[in-house]
Amino acid sequence: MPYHQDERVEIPVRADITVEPDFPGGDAWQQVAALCDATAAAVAPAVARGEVPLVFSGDCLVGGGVVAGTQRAGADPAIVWFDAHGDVHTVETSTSGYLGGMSLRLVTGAHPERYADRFGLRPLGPERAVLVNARDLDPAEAEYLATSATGRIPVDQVTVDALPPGALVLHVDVDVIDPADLPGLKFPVPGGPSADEVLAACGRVLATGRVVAVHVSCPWWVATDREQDVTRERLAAQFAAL
Ligand SMILES: NC(=[NH2+])NCCC[C@H](N)C(=O)O
Repeated sequence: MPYHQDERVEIPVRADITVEPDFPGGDAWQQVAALCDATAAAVAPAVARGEVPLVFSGDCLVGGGVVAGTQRAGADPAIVWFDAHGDVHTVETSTSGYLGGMSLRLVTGAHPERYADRFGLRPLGPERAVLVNARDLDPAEAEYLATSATGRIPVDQVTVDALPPGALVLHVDVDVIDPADLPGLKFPVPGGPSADEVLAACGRVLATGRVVAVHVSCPWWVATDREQDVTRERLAAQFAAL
């Protein structure tokens, strides 16, 4: 899913399936819905076969498409959301207008007419989402999370007891990783865990045996040197090897 919304992003993986939807035109929400619908269509058959698809994309908004795909295959997952950001804005609270900053909130039911309803996502209750290592919250996000049922934990507290029961979708925005370990991110936030710490925590989520799909969102700029490409290739391979 080599897209940051409708903009192409290079992700150095050899994919079994590359989702290349025809973008319908219209506003950004319509492009996102087309991308999510195509994602769900690619994910559902794999989940139905009992596989655990690993989806790479350029944007967190694809997360809802991955969840919808597992639902189309009969799963009823909760979501574990690794991200340096909260992604819990609404259209009303976003100060940037960046739709990706609303991704998790959309998965838990915000603006269904713009997002979930358009590709058949059944939104999750906010208590079915856990946010891991979100450390750059805008004021409205902090306010929402203070009273929301969505949980928040640091990477080192990702243990089976901290996770929701039942099936899980594992969502990782790679910007949860400290930018020193992953240069070239669109929204870098210092003070994060190392790539190894994030991979280890993801390993613990997968070790529950309850993960039905994995989404790795890669909102990064075009690599500016060979070293960045190598770092990205290695990270993608490490996710594939989990
Ligand atoms: N998943 C991300 N990269 N999110 C970045 C969000 C940045 C900021 N909170 C915003 O809404 O504009």
